[in-house]
Amino acid sequence: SNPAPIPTIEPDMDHLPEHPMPPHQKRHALTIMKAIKRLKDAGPFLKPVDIVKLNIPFYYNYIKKPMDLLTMEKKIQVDAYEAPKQLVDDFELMVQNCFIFNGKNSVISQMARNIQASFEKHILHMPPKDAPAESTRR
Ligand SMILES: CN1C(=O)c2ccccc2Sc2cc(NC(=O)[C@@H]3CCCO3)ccc21
Repeated sequence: SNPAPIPTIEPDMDHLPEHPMPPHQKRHALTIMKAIKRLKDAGPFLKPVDIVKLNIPFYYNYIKKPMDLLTMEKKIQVDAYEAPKQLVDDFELMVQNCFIFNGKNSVISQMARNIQASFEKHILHMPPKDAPAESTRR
């Protein structure tokens, strides 16, 4: 009966991690997001779900932690992630939100699965945290 208010917007600039992802991982993470945003199925995920445009005032009654590709990119840029795992978890959150609200067999959920498959291929090439610097490698 009452539409839930929009959840707190991320990234939370007042609670950034003390030890964020190192620069070589941050750079790769940004490269991945740029590649995902170019995919044909990425369109609906490029920005936060717009409950006014989509006329879904009760969206936040079902989806307590909204997530999208722009929010993920902003979180990378402001060093809100401590490790690539947290980026993977946010991508999964975005996909699960879609499954919950639209149903796993919906067209939009197939699109979410498609871009997640591409994301998982890219994340395989993420360098390890303590990648040896060029100069010290044997
Ligand atoms: C992920 N997702 C949804 O999960 C969603 C939620 C409710 C109803 C439909 C959908 S499919 C969808 C469509 C858009 N489309 C748009 O934002 C634009 C603007 C309004 C119509 O197209 C954005 C997000 C989205």
